[in-house]
Amino acid sequence: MNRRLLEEYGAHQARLAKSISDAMLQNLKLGEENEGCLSPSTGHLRVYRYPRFFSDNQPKVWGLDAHTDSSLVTILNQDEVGGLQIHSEKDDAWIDAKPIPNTLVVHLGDMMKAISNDKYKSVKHRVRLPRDKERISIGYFVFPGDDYVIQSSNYRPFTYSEFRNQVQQDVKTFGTKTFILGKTKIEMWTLTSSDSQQAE
Ligand SMILES: O=C(O)CCC(=O)C(=O)O
Ligand SMILES: [Fe+2]
Repeated sequence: MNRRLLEEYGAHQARLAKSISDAMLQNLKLGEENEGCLSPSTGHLRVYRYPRFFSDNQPKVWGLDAHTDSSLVTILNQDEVGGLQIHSEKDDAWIDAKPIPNTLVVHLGDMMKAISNDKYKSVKHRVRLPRDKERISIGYFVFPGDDYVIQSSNYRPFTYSEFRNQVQQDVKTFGTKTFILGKTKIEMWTLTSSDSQQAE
């Protein structure tokens, strides 16, 4: 893939991600207090190639396990092969995000969920490869700066780097990210009465 093209593409995605996140936070009237929560220098592109898979006894193969993105916003460009699925909590079902030509998919990440006081969700998604087809996708991910303190009425103040370390530890211990997704570690991050007393 051409590096210069990717850089140009990344610059467009950066502008788009900033507009989307500003608009979403302003919509909740959270714009001003979260000015600067998106750190452009954290933005990066990831190009995925899911190779073709041949197996007679396995009609489908997992491309990427179910997860939420840790980002503030992710902008995804998938090719026409498809395979991205979004989890519907309401029905506990996986819904195909069918590729639409010239259309990008926007995932809100865990940081947007926390900053928006859980008004916006970081929705679980996964990739399930269609048989015998190679798939390419390009994701743009952007985060708060490492030292930006995320203030939320539902969680105690934390920085993205704290969150990232916690996730790494959780993955080692539990094999999965438990913050926000699961119940196990939620107490660590939700406001406790002693936290709120300290804050006063
Ligand atoms: O390849 C895709 O469509 C999804 C990639 C993804 O979910 C991720 O990198 O977080
Ligand atoms: Fe993802």
